Amino acid sequence: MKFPLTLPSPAKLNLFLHINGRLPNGYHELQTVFQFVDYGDTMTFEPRDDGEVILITEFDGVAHDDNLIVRAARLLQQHTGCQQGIQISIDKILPMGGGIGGGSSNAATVLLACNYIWNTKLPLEELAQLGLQLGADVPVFVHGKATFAEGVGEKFTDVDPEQPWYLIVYPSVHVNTGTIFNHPDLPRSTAKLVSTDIKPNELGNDCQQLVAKTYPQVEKALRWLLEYAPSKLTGTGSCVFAPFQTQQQAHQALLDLPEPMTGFVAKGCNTSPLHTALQQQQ
Ligand SMILES: C[C@@](CO)(OP(=O)(O)O)[C@H](O)COP(=O)(O)OP(=O)(O)OC[C@H]1O[C@@H](n2ccc(N)nc2=O)[C@H](O)[C@@H]1O
Ligand SMILES: Nc1ncnc2c1ncn2[C@@H]1O[C@H](COP(=O)(O)OP(=O)(O)O)[C@@H](O)[C@H]1O
Repeated sequence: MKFPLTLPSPAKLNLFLHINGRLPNGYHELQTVFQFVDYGDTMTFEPRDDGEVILITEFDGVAHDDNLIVRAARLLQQHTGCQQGIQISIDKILPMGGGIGGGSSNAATVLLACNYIWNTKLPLEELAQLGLQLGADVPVFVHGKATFAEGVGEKFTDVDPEQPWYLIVYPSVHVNTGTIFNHPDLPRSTAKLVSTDIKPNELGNDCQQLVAKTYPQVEKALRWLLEYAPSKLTGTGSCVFAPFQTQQQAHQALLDLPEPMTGFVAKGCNTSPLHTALQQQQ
């Protein structure tokens, strides 16, 4: 093994998102298709002999010990009794609170990287189960395959949707997932799909209307993107995305993007770039 080990921490999209009900613990039952994109943060890892978990990169507004990166490494240490430590740095390019799962992806990259470096040998399913303690989206990033997810997002049936080029727009506003899920106006009773043989393009995001109403910046981004291609909110937002036939068409639209919105072009991937990179290591 060569150090530092560098691995990607990709973003995800929810190609559609239905809310089917609310559980007694307040969490929501969802149906969604997750797909990865070939764009995200880059993380580097070096083992430490002293058992310490150290994140060198500073985050605005997230204390070191609260960072999902640090929490994920400590959780794996506790779960396995591993005495080794890790030093981590990150080139953070994914916007926080954008519905593209940056924090959850970082946590999953840490779980897989540390499991490999420390040789703790937990199977993916056990790592995914462990990751659920950190956030509802962590298991899908550990799982690493495009999937139809149910429950609170942890029951998976893998699917193979088209892998187009996307333009993903960040409306420069942070949406708090909890605020949207606790809002009285959120629709919560979409009928459950009984088959996974679906066309995600034809299905919507149940959070979209409420998020667009609550955050005018999101509404503006959706209106702008709709001029180019069918557009949708991912997760609880704030990012919106649209598929394009070619990379060039997506780039062309990005050139017209009005400030303060920012955006990026990325390709849909049915295998996470993290898993592809780890396979090349092993
Ligand atoms: C709905 C999704 C779809 O991808 O939205 P995004 O966060 O990606 O936008 C996710 O599953 C979100 O996952 P994640 O962002 O990890 O959420 P968590 O930290 O676990 O939960 C934040 C809060 O959202 C609410 N929550 C979350 C997930 C869920 N299935 N039902 C909920 O009601 C709860 O109030 C919870 O306290
Ligand atoms: N490593 C991390 N990267 C991003 N956010 C983090 C991280 N650790 C903790 N957080 C917290 O998690 C929140 C949600 O982040 P993120 O996963 O990027 O958004 P979303 O779930 O909307 O895609 C952030 O606002 C931040 O407070």
